[in-house]
Amino acid sequence: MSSDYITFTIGKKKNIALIAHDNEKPKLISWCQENKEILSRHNLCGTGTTARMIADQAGLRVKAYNSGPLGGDQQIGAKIVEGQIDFVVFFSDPLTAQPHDPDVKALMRIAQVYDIPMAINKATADFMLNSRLMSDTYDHEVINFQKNVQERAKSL
Ligand SMILES: O=C(CO)COP(=O)(O)O
Repeated sequence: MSSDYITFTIGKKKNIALIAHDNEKPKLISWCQENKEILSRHNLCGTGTTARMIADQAGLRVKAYNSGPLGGDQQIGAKIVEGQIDFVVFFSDPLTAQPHDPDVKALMRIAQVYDIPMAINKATADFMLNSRLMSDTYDHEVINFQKNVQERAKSL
């Protein structure tokens, strides 16, 4: 019988998604500048505008998805589902309404479902990046989606 959870290993080189709402972009860019040496050892991606600004201002290679309001958060969520994102730094703006708030919530929810570490501000990002796990592998337990589909299909 298959278990409810399956183990995934996050490798030493992490696939990191970088995202910031407009008012938070300066903070994320300076955090990337401060941590350029560590970040450059990993694969970076981000929502469109954030990725472009980090590449231009911090000199890091960052694969750009669409801009957040045009589906970028959803693209990154889909990559989490496909097991292609290990770690998210998302400086969301707690004081400004976003037109794509449902997408933002969906990304946060799917990161929780797949047990993906997500830093929501500079302090969490500092703690995460300085964790010894950043330079090590990490086994985490993720819901067994195949079993989940089989059981749901049988029950409906
Ligand atoms: O809106 C965002 C995240 O929800 C960020 O999108 P941009 O990086 O394109 O500004």
